[in-house]
Amino acid sequence: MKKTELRRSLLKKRQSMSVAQWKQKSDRICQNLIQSSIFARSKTILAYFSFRQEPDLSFLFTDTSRCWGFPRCIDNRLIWHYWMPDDPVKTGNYGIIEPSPNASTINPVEVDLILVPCVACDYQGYRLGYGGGYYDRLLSSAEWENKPTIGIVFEFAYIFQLPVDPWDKPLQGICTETEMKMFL
Ligand SMILES: Nc1nc2c(c(=O)[nH]1)N(C=O)[C@@H](CNc1ccc(C(=O)N[C@@H](CCC(=O)O)C(=O)O)cc1)CN2
Ligand SMILES: Nc1ncnc2c1ncn2[C@@H]1O[C@H](COP(=O)(O)OP(=O)(O)OP(=O)(O)O)[C@@H](O)[C@H]1O
Repeated sequence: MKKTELRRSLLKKRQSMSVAQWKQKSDRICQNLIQSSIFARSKTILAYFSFRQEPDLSFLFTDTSRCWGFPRCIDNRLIWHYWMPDDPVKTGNYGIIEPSPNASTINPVEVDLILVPCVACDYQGYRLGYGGGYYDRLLSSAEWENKPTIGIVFEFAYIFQLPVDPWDKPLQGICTETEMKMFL
């Protein structure tokens, strides 16, 4: 199947989950992350605000002993800002929640870990997103390419093999509601 068809069918499957199932699976993903050694040693973590029933990581953000960063889509790039619960948010492009443009931006050298939202991931760590290429472009730039990345995905969308384009770079690990796996 091509990326477009796969994306459509997996998004449909994700949207068909009940809210109770979505919450339960999201909680399990948060617990699997919390128990991992890579998470334990990460102080500054880039994450995302759940959209279209993506795994909801908001429980993690209540841990204010860490610094959390969230993206704003500007042109075809992602700009990262510090954010903590109770800070203001805005609805940005695509209807996704974003930090305020006034929030401090993050210097890439500070970042220890990137939690990457995925429509699907495969057993080699390749990722399918919404098709905007935002994370592909981010992770191909010099200041980000060596950062540890963990794809966040529900188990039903963790599949054997995705179609791979020349610009796709594998993630270092994936986390689902049933497993946390580092590839390297
Ligand atoms: N929660 C969350 N925030 C995120 C991302 C994400 O995957 N999840 N992104 C990750 O990159 C960026 C937003 N990327 C997006 C890219 C495309 C569409 C979108 O709705 N696209 C249209 C048409 C796309 C096309 O041309 O094929 C659509 O799907 O209808 C949404 C978000 C930044 N913030
Ligand atoms: N490093 C890059 N530099 C410039 N353009 C890129 C780069 N990587 C990907 N793109 C462009 O981004 C587009 C989206 O690619 P793809 O369908 O693989 O997105 P995706 O990984 O599903 O989306 P996203 O990263 O937004 O979640 C492609 O048209 C591709 O040409």
